[in-house]
Amino acid sequence: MPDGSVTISQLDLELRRIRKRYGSFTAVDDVSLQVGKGQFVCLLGPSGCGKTTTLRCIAGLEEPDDGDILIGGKEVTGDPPWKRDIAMMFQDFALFPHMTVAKQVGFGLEMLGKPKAEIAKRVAEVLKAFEITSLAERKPASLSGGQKQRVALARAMITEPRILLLDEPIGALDYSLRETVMLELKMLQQRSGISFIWVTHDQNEAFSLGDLVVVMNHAKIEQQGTPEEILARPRTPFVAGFVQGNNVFHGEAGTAAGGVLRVACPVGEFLVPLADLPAPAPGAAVSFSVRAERIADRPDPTLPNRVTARCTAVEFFGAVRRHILELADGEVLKYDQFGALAPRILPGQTVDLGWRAEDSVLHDAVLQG
Ligand SMILES: Nc1ncnc2c1ncn2[C@@H]1O[C@H](COP(=O)(O)OP(=O)(O)OP(=O)(O)O)[C@@H](O)[C@H]1O
Repeated sequence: MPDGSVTISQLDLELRRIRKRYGSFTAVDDVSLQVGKGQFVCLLGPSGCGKTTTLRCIAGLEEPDDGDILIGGKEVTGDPPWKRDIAMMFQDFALFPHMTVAKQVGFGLEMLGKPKAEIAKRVAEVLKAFEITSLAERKPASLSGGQKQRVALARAMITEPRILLLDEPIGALDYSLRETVMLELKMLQQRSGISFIWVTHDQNEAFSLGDLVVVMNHAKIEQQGTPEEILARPRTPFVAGFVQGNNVFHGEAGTAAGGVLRVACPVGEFLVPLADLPAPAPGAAVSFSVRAERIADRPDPTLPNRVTARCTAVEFFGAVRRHILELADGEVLKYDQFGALAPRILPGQTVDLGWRAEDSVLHDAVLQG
């Protein structure tokens, strides 16, 4: 499109106001999502927030009570899984125990009724592409976790679906393997042009892999955006609190002037830019966040946002020293210090900290319902 807008036919997936109930319990509530061609989408959120149920609705393993699902612009809401242009990969890989690797990988093509010779040719190609040719005659019980993962992926991708649905696909792998596997999967996804919808509760996975990250909580989407958008501008206190490294402050809106709001909190008054949000009514409950690395110790006297806090612990993350501090109202504040030469702050010490107005991010009061 010349103006850069996206038409429905350019979308691999569209969810329109999906709702799924189990009895009186709502597992997925009013979820809408648009996935462009070949996008890598991560559904991120705590356990029980509805990620897997959303994925199962897309797969056709659950039927939503309300809403529509479109794949490649075609309505598929009532269709069974095999009529949707999708494949699925589960955390436990769900390999067939008695089938050889070659047989498993060819299974999807067999189900589609493809001729034997064509299946054999494609299986050989895919085994080679996934570097598992030497495993062709082995059965799952004799494979390592990483090998099973490759087999499951090869089996899912051989039919070249429009969308691959992955439920915690690297959750069962050793921690040491995950980074390499993530990189491989990302490259594979980019080469294949297949959209990936990847469910995870691990924000490192979501932020390093996703073109689009969808943060869910209590059956709803709290925020969706690029990793950069979600890191830089969390829209709700939940998203800010869920993403590592944010400090969340709750307070009362004061006056707004020049696009900056005064917020009165138990530990002081702070200046917070309104950015694209309307000014809340004076006295309204509001919240904002500031990232741990945006805070400075021994702050310049001109910094408008200042607190005094007592250090309770120091953690080391490579080049970063994370300080856990206690504010006067008992709330926790995280402050990250970079560089080996920075003056040390020790547990028990009381320090002055501060940050610029523009490093505070106001949350959207409308979304806090
Ligand atoms: N078949 C079912 N019957 C009743 N409740 C269900 C059913 N399937 C899911 N739920 C409930 O729906 C909610 C959402 O479950 P879902 O599996 O989608 O969460 P999730 O975000 O994927 O969690 P996890 O990360 O733990 O897998 C949970 O409270 C779950 O107990």
